[in-house]
Amino acid sequence: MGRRVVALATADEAFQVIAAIDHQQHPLLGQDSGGLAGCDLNEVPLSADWPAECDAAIDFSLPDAVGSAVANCLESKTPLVIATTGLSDETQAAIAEAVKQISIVWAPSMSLAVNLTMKLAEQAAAALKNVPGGVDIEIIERHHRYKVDAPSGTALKFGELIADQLDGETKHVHGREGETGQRSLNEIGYHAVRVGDNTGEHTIVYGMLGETMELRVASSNRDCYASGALAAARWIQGRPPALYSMFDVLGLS
Ligand SMILES: NC(=O)C1=CN([C@@H]2O[C@H](COP(=O)(O)OP(=O)(O)OC[C@H]3O[C@@H](n4cnc5c(N)ncnc54)[C@H](OP(=O)(O)O)[C@@H]3O)[C@@H](O)[C@H]2O)C=CC1
Ligand SMILES: O=C(O)C1=N[C@H](C(=O)O)C[C@H](O)C1
Repeated sequence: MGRRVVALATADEAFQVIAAIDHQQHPLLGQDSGGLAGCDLNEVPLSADWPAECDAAIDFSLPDAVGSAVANCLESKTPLVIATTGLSDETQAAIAEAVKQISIVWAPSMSLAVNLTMKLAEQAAAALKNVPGGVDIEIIERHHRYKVDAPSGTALKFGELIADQLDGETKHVHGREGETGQRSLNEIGYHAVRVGDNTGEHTIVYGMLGETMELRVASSNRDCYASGALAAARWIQGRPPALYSMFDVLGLS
C-alpha cells in the first residue's frame, strides 16, 4: 500500500511526498521511494526516520508499528491517517489518548464504495431485523494470501455497525465446524477466505425464510484505498484534535 500511496501522491500536484518510512531493518532503506513505487524518482529515500514536521502522515503498516507512528505524530503535532487493521487494545488506547492533542482519521477501509456499502448494510439490517421468521446475517470476506489478520478490519466494522442496528446482544461467530447445533438468530457469522492476489471483497448475506439478499463490494486493485487515504490526508488539514472516520471524510456520517 505504501508504494501505491507514493505513486498516486507523486502523480497529484496537490501533494508533495517528503518522507517514506519503514522500519530500521528494512533491506530497501536508502532507495528512492519513487523508484520503489514504480514512478519517477523523487529524491525521497526510504527511511526509518520521521521528518521533524509535515502536513499529514499516512500509516499503512503492521499492527505493532502503529504505536510508533502515533508517538512520532504526537511529538511533531502531525495529523495522522491510520489505515492499518488488526490493532491491539493497547494501540487503540494510545490512539484514544493521542486525539486529545492531534487529529486522527482511523478506518479499516479507505474506499468510498466500501464505506457507502457500510451505510447500506446498516439500513438493510434495520429494515430486515423484524422480518417474519428472522434474518441470518453472515459476512464473507476474500483477501490475498499475504494478509496477516483475519477477519479483515472491514468485516469486523461491518459486523459492529450491523450489530448496533439489531435488538439485544449479538454473538459474533467466526467460522463453523463440527456439531454446531442450529444457528441462532442473534449471531453474525464471519468467514475469511484467503486466495491469490485478491485485493479485497466483502459480501454481506441477509438470509431469510423464502428469500436472500446480498450486498457485495469488491475492489479490482488497491488504488481505491490509497486514493481514499490521500483524500483523508487532505481533509484532515486544519481539523481540531479528535478521532475521525472515513464517514466523516466522505460526508457519510
Ligand atoms: N484501511 C484500508 O483501506 C486498508 C488497510 N490495509 C491495511 O494496511 C496494512 C498494510 O497492508 P499492506 O500494505 O498490504 O501490508 P505490507 O505488509 O505489504 O506492508 C506493510 C509495510 O509496513 C512495514 N513495516 C513493518 N514494521 C514497520 C515499522 N515499525 N514502521 C514502519 N513500517 C513498518 C513492512 O515492512 P516488512 O515488509 O519488512 O515487514 C511493510 O513494508 C494492513 O494492516 C492492511 O490490513 C490495507 C489496504 C487497505
Ligand atoms: O489487507 C488488505 O489487503 C486489506 N485490508 C483492509 C481490511 O483488513 O479490512 C482493507 C481492505 O479490505 C484491504
